[in-house]
Amino acid sequence: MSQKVLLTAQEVTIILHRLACQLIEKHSDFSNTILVGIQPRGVFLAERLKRILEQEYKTPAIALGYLDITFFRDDFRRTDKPLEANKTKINFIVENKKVIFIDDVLYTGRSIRSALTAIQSFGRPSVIELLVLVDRRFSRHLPIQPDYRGRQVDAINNEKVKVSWKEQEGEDGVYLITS
Ligand SMILES: O=P(O)(O)OC[C@H]1O[C@H](OP(=O)(O)OP(=O)(O)O)[C@H](O)[C@@H]1O
Ligand SMILES: O=c1cc[nH]c(=O)[nH]1
Repeated sequence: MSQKVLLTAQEVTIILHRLACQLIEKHSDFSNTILVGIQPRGVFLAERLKRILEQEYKTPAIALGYLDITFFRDDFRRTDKPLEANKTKINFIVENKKVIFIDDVLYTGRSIRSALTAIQSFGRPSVIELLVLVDRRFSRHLPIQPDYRGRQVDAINNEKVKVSWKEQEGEDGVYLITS
């Protein structure tokens, strides 16, 4: 197994600030906007963006929720392992709100397809956008594309993009793992 650095911690920081600025351009004071981190790893990114927006760009407080998609996946019956769901925490009405799904990696698009189903239980947003840190190009199984992307990456099937977060792994970084 080998590992190549795709983004250093410093590059991740620069990209997060660029994404935060793109969000401000589109959502201005976020009064009608909700960030939704896709569990588990999109939550780190969503929390980080919220912190940058509020603390560094002085936006008003931004609503943030967590969405677990485990039982909304189309393949959840295909595994013999017991499934472990994460927490869904959406303490607000999404009806007529602008929802931004946030995840670390976009690959086949199946996780986001599941998120689109899962969010329906909380109402009908006026619009749903997608922000990802890494967009694995040419890998989609479904017609799903990001509205905001940190970096596009070309990777082949025996490769995996791994995003590390300092909250979880001790350091930010994006790696290409070849098995
Ligand atoms: O576009 P897709 O093909 O759905 O891939 C993207 C998903 O893959 C990763 O999660 P993964 O399914 O590896 O599991 P994890 O969330 O438990 O890390 C990642 O965090 C995305 O949610
Ligand atoms: O490369 C990939 C593909 C799916 N999910 C990841 O986290 N990385």
